[in-house]
Amino acid sequence: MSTVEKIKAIEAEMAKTQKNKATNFHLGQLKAKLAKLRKELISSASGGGSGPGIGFDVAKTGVASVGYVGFPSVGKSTLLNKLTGTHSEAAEYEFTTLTTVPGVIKYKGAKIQMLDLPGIIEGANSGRGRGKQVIAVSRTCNLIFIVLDVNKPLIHKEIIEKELEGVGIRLNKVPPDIIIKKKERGGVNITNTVPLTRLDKDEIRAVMSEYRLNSADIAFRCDATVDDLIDAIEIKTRRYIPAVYVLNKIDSISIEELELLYKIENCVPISSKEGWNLDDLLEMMWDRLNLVRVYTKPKGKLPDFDEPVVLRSDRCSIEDFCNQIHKSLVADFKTAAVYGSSVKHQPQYVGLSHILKDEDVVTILKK
Ligand SMILES: Nc1nc2c(ncn2[C@@H]2O[C@H](COP(=O)(O)OP(=O)(O)OP(=O)(O)O)[C@@H](O)[C@H]2O)c(=O)[nH]1
Ligand SMILES: [K+]
Ligand SMILES: [Mg+2]
Repeated sequence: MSTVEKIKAIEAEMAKTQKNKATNFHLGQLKAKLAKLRKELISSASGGGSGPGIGFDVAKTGVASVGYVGFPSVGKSTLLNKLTGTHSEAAEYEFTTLTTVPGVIKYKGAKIQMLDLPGIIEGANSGRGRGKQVIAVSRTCNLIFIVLDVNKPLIHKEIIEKELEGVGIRLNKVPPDIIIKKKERGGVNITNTVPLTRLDKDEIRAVMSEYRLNSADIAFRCDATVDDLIDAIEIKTRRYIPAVYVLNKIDSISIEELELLYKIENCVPISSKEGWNLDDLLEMMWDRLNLVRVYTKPKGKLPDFDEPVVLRSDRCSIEDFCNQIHKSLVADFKTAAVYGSSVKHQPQYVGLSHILKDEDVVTILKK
């Protein structure tokens, strides 16, 4: 049986098994088996873990990347063309785009790479169309635009979500607060700081034994589900990525229909063709990317507010800032004077490990 067939078989078994006290262990085991099979799919999608594959893998530029994912002909390429001025073929027939087409946008001083991708369809993550490669690229992005055509059924949103989730992408979520410590012996020891209302001990034991974690301390600090537990075990293969739902082609619907659409969380209705509401989309993109702009202030001069050094929020220490400016700066570093919301005193003198906040002003003093 192929991996895809094995997944199908387990899904079928899960569908026909009723969840109750007697079946919890069995269902937990099936979920863990499924997660392991999906992991095999991810590694085969990226050609053994080396990347998305020829033609799909583009050099990263800029401080962050945004991948466009959606069904064929929802208007992804039209949007890339509008936002970045790059040319990506757009046409009314499906699968116009056949590979990754990169573009760059400069927004609030930050260079952001945008990746137009081929359309995907249901079954993409198990190899339909170019789905595997598309999904492998989207795993490497800092933000995903899930582009939807407002004239198409809303079920398309769920299909795309399921395809992405199936390969370990977690959209608009934070990693579950579960701490697992492996031990040499002593069995599985479970503690929890909040009541566990969605998970029972049998499910935990089934998952742990499926992963051969026979001796471990597990501390639950959130009301986790069995899926959260599996995510915590598989944390290395999971990607927590923010997503914005781009509802395109609003030029073709009525105001009343448009009002209903606004109820979708994390959405921005736009028209790529007419260029409507693109400002809102970029504002949402900026918010979700969570970038940190740092202004440099040469000693005794005014800060340079035109060209910020832009850092990602997971890498925004003084050391990261120095490395962005020049490789040798860290070696010559004595101290940094910081003004802004990351410090109490204005200025405050800090070392390399200090974490900066958006719009801080920094003067580096050398030895
Ligand atoms: N009415 C309307 N049509 C649009 C809009 N954006 C794109 N289109 C049309 O939709 C069709 C598909 O556009 P593309 O940009 O090629 O769509 P795509 O998602 O890149 O398609 P694939 O590359 O085939 O997956 C074209 O005929 C576009 O002119 C829009 O905002 N409004
Ligand atoms: K198209
Ligand atoms: Mg296209």
